[in-house]
Amino acid sequence: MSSRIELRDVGQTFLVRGNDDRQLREFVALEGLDLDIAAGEFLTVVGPSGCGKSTVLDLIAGLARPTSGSLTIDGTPITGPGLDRSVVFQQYTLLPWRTAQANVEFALEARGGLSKAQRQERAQTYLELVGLSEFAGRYPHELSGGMKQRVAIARSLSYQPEVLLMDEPYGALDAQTRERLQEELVAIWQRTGTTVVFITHDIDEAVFLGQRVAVMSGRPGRIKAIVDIDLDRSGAGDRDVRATAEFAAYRHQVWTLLREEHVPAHRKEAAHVA
Ligand SMILES: Nc1ncnc2c1ncn2[C@@H]1O[C@H](COP(=O)(O)OP(=O)(O)OP(=O)(O)O)[C@@H](O)[C@H]1O
Repeated sequence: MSSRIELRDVGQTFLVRGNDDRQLREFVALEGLDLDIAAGEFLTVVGPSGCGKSTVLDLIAGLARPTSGSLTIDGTPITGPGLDRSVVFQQYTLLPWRTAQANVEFALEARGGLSKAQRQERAQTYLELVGLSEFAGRYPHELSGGMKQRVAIARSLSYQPEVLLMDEPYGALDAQTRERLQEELVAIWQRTGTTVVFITHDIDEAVFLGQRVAVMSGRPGRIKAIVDIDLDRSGAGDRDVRATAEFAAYRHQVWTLLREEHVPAHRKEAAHVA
């Protein structure tokens, strides 16, 4: 249960207001963007701020339609949101008046097709998967930031989407919680075989999680390079994968690609001429 996603020559243009004349102008956010995501793959996406990462995710989620080009999932055009895809955002989007368990059940109610008992059981299973069985009866305000994000992940996984789309889901968390949740996510992905597309600003996070890291360039946004990551993440809890020489080499490779994006245009041109 996982899906192949293809983006072909995707462009996205927004109408924005100019600073001076307040006239509407076209702003090209994405142009000529090609990307293939294999079924069951874990792909991370990095790029400078504003390069269009969230825009790409919104398009795959079906929350927006591209101005040009095509997006398909298992060969079928993406025309809107669907139960085959689930999105986890940076902000914990939990219902404050429902417990952790009831928040997960709520998503299953919306999905339909399960009895109350089945929904309860499914919610328990996924809360256990993210290590929150003991906190099922707590309300969001009684949970830490990391716990709330784990409930959001449990909720997304509970209706068994083929594709999990994550937009900087750990951006608001402290470093230790973040690393723990990264390890949990890898374990969950290995168990479920879900296709994961994960956006992050953090190079270490991108290298630790991704089988491939897609590096985007900005203005207009497109895929600049794809870095294949071949790290042994087994037993990641006991072994500090992030401290290995291989990890550092991948990190440097991605860092260099991103660094080039921050070089001012006139210096890039000069480098080109030289
Ligand atoms: N609805 C919109 N209307 C106008 N412009 C938009 C809209 N959505 C995004 N943009 C613009 O498109 C560009 C890409 O935005 P997007 O949020 O995809 O970037 P991002 O790479 O996710 O940024 P960040 O890393 O800062 O979160 C930005 O310049 C943004 O201002």
